[in-house]
Amino acid sequence: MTSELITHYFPNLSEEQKQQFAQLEELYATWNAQINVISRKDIESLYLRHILHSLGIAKVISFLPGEKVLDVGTGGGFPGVPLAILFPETSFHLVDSIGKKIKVVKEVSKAIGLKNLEATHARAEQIDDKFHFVVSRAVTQLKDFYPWVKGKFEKTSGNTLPNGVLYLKGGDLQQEIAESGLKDVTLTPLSKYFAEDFFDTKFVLSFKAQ
Ligand SMILES: C[S@@+](CC[C@H](N)C(=O)[O-])C[C@H]1O[C@@H](n2cnc3c(N)ncnc32)[C@H](O)[C@@H]1O
Repeated sequence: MTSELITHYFPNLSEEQKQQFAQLEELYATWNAQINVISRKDIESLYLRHILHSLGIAKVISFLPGEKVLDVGTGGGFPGVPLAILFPETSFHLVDSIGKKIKVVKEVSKAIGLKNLEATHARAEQIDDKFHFVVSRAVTQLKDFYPWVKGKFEKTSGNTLPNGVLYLKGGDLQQEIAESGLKDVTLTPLSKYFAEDFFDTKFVLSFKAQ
């Protein structure tokens, strides 16, 4: 699977964005050989299981120029790196509690010339800044996750969606949502946007800051 998969589902990419996506294959292969940020099995399906999957969030929301987005527990840069390529006028702050993963994110970001991405080795709870949106994939249960970011939202945004969280999440979501006590959580199936039943984690879970 190549970066043409991304162009297929996002046909309006600029030449620069196409180049940036195309560069990721070699960059991740090289870095992953030194610092394991993606499982060996998954690196072969980087464009499908990591990049396209991350961009599922972009089917639910279009981030606006000037908006600030926090990616909590980004690991090797997912969903933050693909989203930063897709929305070059939006600022992305990627955090992870494991320093070597952030090193890979910084190197990949530098190599493809991303100007709108900052990566920090920290626990999400330690980040002292405000954001319009929080994104994440596969980090922890909602009831534990939301308290980390609850106090980090800007009050206003011009976006059609209210400020809040967009989380690529698997597991028993109904039970997890009930246990979290969060209100008005929307589950958007990725199969609505991507023809095949591609992913293990099949939903974007979204809710406004509360
Ligand atoms: C399963 S990995 C997912 C990585 C990435 N989001 C992805 O989908 O490929 C979970 C990541 O969350 C990070 N993490 C866990 N708790 C965290 C916290 N409180 N703050 C920042 N990162 C955290 C871990 O270090 C790990 O890299």
